[in-house]
Amino acid sequence: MINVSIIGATGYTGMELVRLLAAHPEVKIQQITSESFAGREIAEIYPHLKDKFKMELKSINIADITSKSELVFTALPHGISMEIVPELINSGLKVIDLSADFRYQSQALYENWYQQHLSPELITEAVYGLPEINQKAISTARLIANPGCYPTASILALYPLIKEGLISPDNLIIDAKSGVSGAGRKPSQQLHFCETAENFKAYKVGEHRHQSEIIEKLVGWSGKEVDLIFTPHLLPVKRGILITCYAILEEERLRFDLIKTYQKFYSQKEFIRIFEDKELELKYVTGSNYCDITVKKVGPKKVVIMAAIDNLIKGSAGQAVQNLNLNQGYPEKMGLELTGRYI
Ligand SMILES: NC(=O)C1=CN([C@@H]2O[C@H](COP(=O)(O)OP(=O)(O)OC[C@H]3O[C@@H](n4cnc5c(N)ncnc54)[C@H](OP(=O)(O)O)[C@@H]3O)[C@@H](O)[C@H]2O)C=CC1
Ligand SMILES: CC(=O)N[C@@H](CCC(=O)OP(=O)(O)O)C(=O)O
Repeated sequence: MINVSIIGATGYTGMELVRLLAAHPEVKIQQITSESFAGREIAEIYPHLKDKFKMELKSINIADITSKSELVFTALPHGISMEIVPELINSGLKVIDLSADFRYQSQALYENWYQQHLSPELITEAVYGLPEINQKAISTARLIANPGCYPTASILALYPLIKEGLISPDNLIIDAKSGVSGAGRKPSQQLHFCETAENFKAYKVGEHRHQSEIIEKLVGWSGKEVDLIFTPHLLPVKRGILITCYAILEEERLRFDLIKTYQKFYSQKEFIRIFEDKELELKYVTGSNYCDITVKKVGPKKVVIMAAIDNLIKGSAGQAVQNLNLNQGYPEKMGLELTGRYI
């Protein structure tokens, strides 16, 4: 049994962490925080938790959190996490951070895409929490940097074929679509119902910060020169990410070989499902921790690889629980045996 706290429990990822961890047989939630709603019951803010989980939200008090917890989830905006995480680590706690603050191995790259780093001493120690590829490092880490939602789907889709040398790593296109909850709960004009419903748009074309996260990890793990175009789009749905990647085969291959490569690469992986003969849909994954993947050949040397996840589960809170399980030696699926909702 482990005592945990959740800092930033009122955001969408924090809310999902509360829901998942409240039902986790090896977890006791000790404290949940919010600056805006301190002093109020979480079920007042999120009534779906009524009679399921009762706890008052507290303002962040590191000494109090430290005295009650062994591990803390930080579900805070970028820039805020790195102000808080060092104190937690220095107090002897483990941290799973959902922001981008500790995802990069290169401080310069982080600072190029985000802002000046306030705790660079932790950058090299932090372990990128993508369990299907980095399990060994996750199992002993003090600080786990949970990946971004788009990078989770993109890296899981592309890495096996890059690693096996089957596709050209420097000629990739990722066409990505996300539901609106990917932007968090804080309201803004662009996320207003009338701006998103019955609409569909691309944004930050060629300049989305996740492009650099995807490239850093693919280069770091494969040792190859990776170049790609990443184009995100906003779907008029609440949850889910579906990405379509376009790649060129290094030499002609049967589709069967490509499918087999994925099946072999992910053979022991609980949350990867390879679809052999079906195109993907968000409704197969929303509500679950699965990442669905399929690959199709178009012509002799072109391939289309697709991946789908729920951004709030495999793309954030579920993946964070998966990281907790691996770090604590619990079964990887514990607390995550969720089937998608379909509708
Ligand atoms: N949404 C998604 O699909 C994904 C999000 N992420 C990342 O996870 C993190 C959380 O995202 P999400 O839950 O969507 O964000 P939200 O905007 O929904 O929630 C943010 C949370 O942070 C708290 N917070 C905001 N500012 C401060 C501050 N200055 N000090 C203390 N607490 C603060 C808020 O608390 P309150 O206002 O109550 O005080 C709230 O609980 C972000 O870094 C995000 O990029 C990662 C993958 C996917
Ligand atoms: C729809 C939408 O706005 N999505 C967010 C990505 C959210 C996410 O997973 O990423 P981070 O943890 O890196 O914020 C965006 O494009 O910025």
